[in-house]
Amino acid sequence: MVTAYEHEDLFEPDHSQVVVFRDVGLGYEGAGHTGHDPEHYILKDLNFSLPAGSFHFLTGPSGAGKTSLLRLIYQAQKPSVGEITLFGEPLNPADRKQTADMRRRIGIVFQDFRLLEHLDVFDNAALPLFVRGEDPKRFEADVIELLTWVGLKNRLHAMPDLLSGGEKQRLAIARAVINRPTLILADEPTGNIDHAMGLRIIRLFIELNRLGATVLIATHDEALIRASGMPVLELREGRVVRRDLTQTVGGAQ
Ligand SMILES: Nc1ncnc2c1ncn2[C@@H]1O[C@H](COP(=O)(O)OP(=O)(O)OP(=O)(O)O)[C@@H](O)[C@H]1O
Repeated sequence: MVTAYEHEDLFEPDHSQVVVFRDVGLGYEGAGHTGHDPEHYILKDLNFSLPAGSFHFLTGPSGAGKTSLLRLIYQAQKPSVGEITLFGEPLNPADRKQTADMRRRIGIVFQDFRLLEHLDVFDNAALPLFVRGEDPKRFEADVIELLTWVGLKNRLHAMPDLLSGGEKQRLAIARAVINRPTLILADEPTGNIDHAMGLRIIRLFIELNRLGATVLIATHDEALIRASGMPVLELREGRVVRRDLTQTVGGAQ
């Protein structure tokens, strides 16, 4: 007999886990196959969770599936099999309102920054607030405070093509967090910048984590991971081979 207790998780959203993957697999079409054949999956048998307030580096060799895993979380991609739960709710790609609501709670720092070249630093950082229809007069102080925090106070009106790689990266972080997301995803945020600037950027993410955000950062940079001492979620050939425990507000999970 199945008791209510055994199936409690089917009915009660579990808010202690921000991301849960259950038996998730992902295949892409190509090279003579449809992508539906599990033999060609590039992500396989993914079963893991990210507790609220956790911090992980997503590591693994090139092609292991790091970017694809992030794309599943921010719903740029549907899993071929399995179930993903975000913020306690199973994802339903057919539910556009749910997708939009979930995306609003996620801040993403893309590998290629995705800054708008015709907008200056201030406007790039403020863009998510404009999109949400906020009154620019009310948020000006917040945007300046955030740009000061990432070290861009003196570049408020510079255009993106005049920024260094590290400055672009910090602007991309400011834009990703201006809406105070509960989950922050970053794809190689320290690619193409030197170690010292990389560490500075990782410290920004660690600070955001201390303020309560759940953070997942894809990176190849072993030196940065060692220097920061933060936990790792490691992929190899599409499978999770390691998921370190992480210290959260509620304790180690
Ligand atoms: N849109 C796509 N169509 C077909 N195959 C894809 C697509 N995107 C990624 N792949 C393949 O999926 C595999 C995993 O790619 P992914 O970019 O997720 O890995 P990664 O670990 O992020 O790699 P890297 O560290 O080099 O960025 C690779 O073999 C890649 O070629």
